[in-house]
Amino acid sequence: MSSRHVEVNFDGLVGPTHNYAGLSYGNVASLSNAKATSSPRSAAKQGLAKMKALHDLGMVQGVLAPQERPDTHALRRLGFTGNDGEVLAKAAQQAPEIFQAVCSASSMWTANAATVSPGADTANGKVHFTPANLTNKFHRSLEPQTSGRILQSMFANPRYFEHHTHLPDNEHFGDEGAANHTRLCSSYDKAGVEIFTFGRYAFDSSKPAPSRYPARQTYEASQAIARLHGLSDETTVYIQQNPAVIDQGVFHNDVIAVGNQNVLFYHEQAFLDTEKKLHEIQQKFGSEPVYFIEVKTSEVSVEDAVQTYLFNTQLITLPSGKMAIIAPTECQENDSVADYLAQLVTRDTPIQQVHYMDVKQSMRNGGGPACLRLRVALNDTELAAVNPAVILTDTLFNRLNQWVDKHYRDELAVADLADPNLLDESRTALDELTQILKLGSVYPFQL
Ligand SMILES: NCCC[C@H](NC(=O)CCC(=O)O)C(=O)O
Repeated sequence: MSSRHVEVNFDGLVGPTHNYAGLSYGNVASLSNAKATSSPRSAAKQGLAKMKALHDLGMVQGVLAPQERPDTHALRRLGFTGNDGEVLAKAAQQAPEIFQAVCSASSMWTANAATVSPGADTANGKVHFTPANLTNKFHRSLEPQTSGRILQSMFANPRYFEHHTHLPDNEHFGDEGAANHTRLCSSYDKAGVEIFTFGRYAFDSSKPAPSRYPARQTYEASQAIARLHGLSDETTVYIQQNPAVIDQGVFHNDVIAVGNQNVLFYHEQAFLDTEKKLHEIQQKFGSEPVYFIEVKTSEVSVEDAVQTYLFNTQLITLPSGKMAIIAPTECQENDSVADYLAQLVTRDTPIQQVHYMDVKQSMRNGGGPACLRLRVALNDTELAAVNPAVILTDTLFNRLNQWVDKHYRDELAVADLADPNLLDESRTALDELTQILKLGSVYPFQL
């Protein structure tokens, strides 16, 4: 019997403190929506609806739990004392920026949770996971330990899964996980080409780098991940992001390029040395041709790509073998992007369908459909070893919607973050969630 290989999307469940605090310099949406009122409940439901839509398309869909916020543990490390309520009140009053950062629900963007290399690519045949250290933004640098614990609880069997500690917490090894990592392969069971995209060289300031906005991922971090995962140089490619697009708001490569199997869909301005690098990808991919679908600036400007997240789409292979693009409704609302997608599916490429999803609550913080998911290619045996309680079914979908209705606020303004009840609400919700998803104790308040 031939075994089935699938790519599972593990979507981040939006946490109860989802808000717009304007924390991400270099991320245009985060800054332009700063201090707007959010809806944690609709954010979580939009996310769940996307998961359900992929499940209904016949995909295997997983759920990745959010993190404990506000992070009182981080505040204690920074010298705030007393009981939890006092710690929060003092921080909110004395250091509002730090306080807002420890309230962020940013773990919802699970493309930044980790880098994952499937067993077909690694030297020991195991699926490797390294949580991203996310050093460039304080609010995100609070995520890796808990991300690691949640991933270990979902992928627990050491026979199939290997977990690494996140890279040293330092800008030299700034690592943003799968958002800067693309895997191409002829089919999910075959060894693929792993493409690492980085923004700058940490140890060589003579190399190109953006001048306005930060480059979050370094070359040295990407190389460390490839070493940890036991990847071969023969099937690994490192590409530098074009610094000029980082300076226009492309803070992660998945804002300007997306790949799946034999397709790389990218903007003309995405990379440096594009021609040479595409040649290297094709050569390492092997004899079968890669579909390089390049979008010209004359078709879609970088500005429109950043506003609509045309490339932060999910490119998925349906059970039929055809590919579909899962795009945010912002793409539908922009004429040039909508026209582009309408004609793309009529062309002679594997991409045959577009599905639009409303993830506006996430988009307002700069997170599109692709930011919300972590991809893990698995064979049958590996999939059977995954904690089954995190795989979406109709029952789990309904259960999680009820859970959101019970615990989440409909509206949350930045000023509400200082409400002492929010911590209790959030912990009560997460405690129940760890039971629903059978995660065991993964949160600091449970340890
Ligand atoms: N891959 C998408 C990540 C989006 C994320 N936004 C944020 O953290 C915004 C949070 C805020 O501003 O409240 C980021 O920039 O890392």
